Amino acid sequence: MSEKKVVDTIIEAGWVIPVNGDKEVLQNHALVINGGTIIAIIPNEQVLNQYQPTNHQQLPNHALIPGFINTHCHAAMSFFRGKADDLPLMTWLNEHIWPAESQWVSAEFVHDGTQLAIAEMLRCGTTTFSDMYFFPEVAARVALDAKIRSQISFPIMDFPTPWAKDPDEYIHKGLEVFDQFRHQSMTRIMFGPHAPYTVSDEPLKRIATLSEQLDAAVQMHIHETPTEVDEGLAKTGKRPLQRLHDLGLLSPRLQCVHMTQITEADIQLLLQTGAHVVHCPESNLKLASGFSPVDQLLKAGVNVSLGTDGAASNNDLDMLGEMRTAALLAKAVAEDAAALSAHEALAMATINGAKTLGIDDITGSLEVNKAADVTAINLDELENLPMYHPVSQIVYTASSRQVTHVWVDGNLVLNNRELTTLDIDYLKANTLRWKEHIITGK
Ligand SMILES: CSC[C@H]1O[C@@H](n2cnc3c(O)ncnc32)[C@H](O)[C@@H]1O
Ligand SMILES: [Zn+2]
Repeated sequence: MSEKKVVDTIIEAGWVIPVNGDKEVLQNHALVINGGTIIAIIPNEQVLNQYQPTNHQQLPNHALIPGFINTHCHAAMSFFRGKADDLPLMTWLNEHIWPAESQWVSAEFVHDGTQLAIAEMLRCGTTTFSDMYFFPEVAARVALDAKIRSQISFPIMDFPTPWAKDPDEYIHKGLEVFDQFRHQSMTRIMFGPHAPYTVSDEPLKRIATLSEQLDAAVQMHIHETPTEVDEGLAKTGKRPLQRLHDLGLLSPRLQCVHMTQITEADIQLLLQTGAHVVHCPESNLKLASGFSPVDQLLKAGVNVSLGTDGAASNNDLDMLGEMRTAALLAKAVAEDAAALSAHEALAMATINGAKTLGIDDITGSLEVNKAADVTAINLDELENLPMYHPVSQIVYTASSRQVTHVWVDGNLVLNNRELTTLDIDYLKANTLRWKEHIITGK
């Protein structure tokens, strides 16, 4: 009889949903994890005949899915959650958020706010997040310490903020951060020009050149509202997406966040260049920015992934909720109940996110040789019963409180809803301390 192979972790589950392109759902299967990588996916009844685990989880009422990939947020903005509600984008930014950021944002604010955001994201089953905020070197370090995978875009704007004074300084500091984290496999640093209306042509041309030279991605808010497109047209004679294309920015490295305003010509530009769309339905709804025609984009062949945006415009970082909103909204926008099926919504929150971030060779699906970025969802709650199909339950009925375990790169970061890398009591007390500062102005 052959020896059993000793492995780090075995997770036996009721269902394994690989999200590998063919809508497969494996019943009573186990993931075998060693050195942070999935090395086998086999029936529960066979797994212990072949492998001897150091850690063994039995989750017979749970589904295992790839960890969610939140492809757009502003993590530290969690400290502004609920501070400025029920406002349209430009009023929200100009009169509330940008003044608050110039008063409060610092390395310490970003450190503490990012910790709060990561704690929330891990508790909602997110294993990778893409951030766009000030002091990116601090956010990147916090993410590494919390053992979550991250893509951190350094901001670039024409005007001064607490992090930098002008585009040259933003780019210079950002490139230093890029170098600092170059060898960290769990972190990718990228360019984050804020939006077409806040970054002028010269820095955008430099970003296009540098991103190609460094093979670094670029994330940008684009076509978020009709006003942005109308004003862009009036100022430059071009739609913003066309202007960015003419400046050399459209490529598979570009992640276009929001895209609520889309013409057939825009779709052709996205398809020809391989640029990705990041859909943030709840932020778009809350700021009344518009509706992205995601079903149309997906059917045309554009890669669309999902993001929450910051907690100041959502007001949470919950990818399960975002996925449900995306699925429901897509049906209404397409006037077609078959638009964005449950499987497609789950793909948008996982493998499509990995494609957007250029890490689909590493994560985004549960497959042998990919990283063990895994979320376990308990499907045995009264609210989920009866269950005819686990993917339907996950997308249309599950809540983030049913996320019980999360592994990132094989590390158990949420164990029976307990965070293993962050202290929730400390985070709550610290968040109250920041709220006191922010409301008293001291
Ligand atoms: C360049 S750092 C990020 C910058 O973006 C602001 N922001 C947050 N949400 C949005 C949004 O939906 N559209 C445009 N800008 C947004 C954030 O407050 C920071 O200033
Ligand atoms: Zn945003």
